[in-house]
Amino acid sequence: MRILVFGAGSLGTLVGGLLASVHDVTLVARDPHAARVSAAGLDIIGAGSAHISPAATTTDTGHSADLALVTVKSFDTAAAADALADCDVDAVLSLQNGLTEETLASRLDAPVLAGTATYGARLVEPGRVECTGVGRIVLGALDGGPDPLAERVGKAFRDAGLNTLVATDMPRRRWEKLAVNAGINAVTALARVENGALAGDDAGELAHRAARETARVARLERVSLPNRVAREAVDRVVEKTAANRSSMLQDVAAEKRTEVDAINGAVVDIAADHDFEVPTNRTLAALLRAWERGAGLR
Ligand SMILES: NC(=O)C1=CN([C@@H]2O[C@H](COP(=O)(O)OP(=O)(O)OC[C@H]3O[C@@H](n4cnc5c(N)ncnc54)[C@H](O)[C@@H]3O)[C@@H](O)[C@H]2O)C=CC1
Ligand SMILES: CC(C)(CO)C(=O)C(=O)O
Repeated sequence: MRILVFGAGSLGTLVGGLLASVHDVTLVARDPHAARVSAAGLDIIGAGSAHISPAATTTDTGHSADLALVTVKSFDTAAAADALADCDVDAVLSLQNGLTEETLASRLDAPVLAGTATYGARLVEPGRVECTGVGRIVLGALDGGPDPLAERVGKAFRDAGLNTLVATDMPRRRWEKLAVNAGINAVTALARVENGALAGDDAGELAHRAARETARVARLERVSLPNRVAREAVDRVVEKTAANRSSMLQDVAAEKRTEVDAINGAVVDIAADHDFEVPTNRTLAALLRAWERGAGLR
């Protein structure tokens, strides 16, 4: 399969590098990373190690591929979609956090698959990516149901050794992940604590509240996600990733823009379409956006 990885930073470089063991992969990245991979190849370290030589470029238009894998941060999705519209791709798969697939689908003619990734990735330096955790990629049709395209992409990922599940219930899975991220990411980022600190704490109750609100909005969108399931998902992730610093905490610590707009902000926006109030998500989004403005990031 010819695969274009659009936005090869941490996650895209890891997944793209692993896919390159059997597929024809091009990383669309920024310099100096792209130049380094072109000149000397890519080192994958951490859980599993490999040296691999995918193509790498900073040019984000004019490509042709069977699949475009979108791994830019959520706030770069619209720009990525506009560049992809100038490429000839047969299918698009997002592995981003937050609700980004709708932005891609509204701007692109190619079919857009939904995906989630629990692999951990960190770009250590140009040309070197660390796999900080072997997780799983789950992908499938954006509206759910069986999908031959999703099956083909899933097989291509498994052929490259990636732990991959093709799911027929992506709407529920996306909203459950959104509920987890709406609760854990925002609260840990604002409180500057690891995920495990939420267990049995008032801050954990705040995370539950954000997740329950998200579940309610999912149901308004006709996605079956009971409050109890969202709350239990938060508890499960807090327990399993207790030592993790959430991606949003890492962004705040590094004074980088967060993905709040595609997480808590998306919950607020979609709730508003239903004339429904989500005060916890609204408060969390307002605080994070205020911090971003204060730090000159938006
Ligand atoms: N890093 C991880 O372990 C995981 C990340 N995710 C999600 O994956 C997404 C990506 O996360 P990361 O890889 O950590 O972010 P990142 O910031 O390391 O990578 C995104 C890359 O896209 C590049 N980019 C953006 N627009 C571009 C363009 N037009 N041309 C070329 N390059 C462009 C940026 O320069 C950056 O290097 C996020 O939504 C994140 O939440 C999900 C699971 C795990
Ligand atoms: C699951 C969780 C909360 C793990 O930290 C995550 O997805 C993130 O940090 O973005």
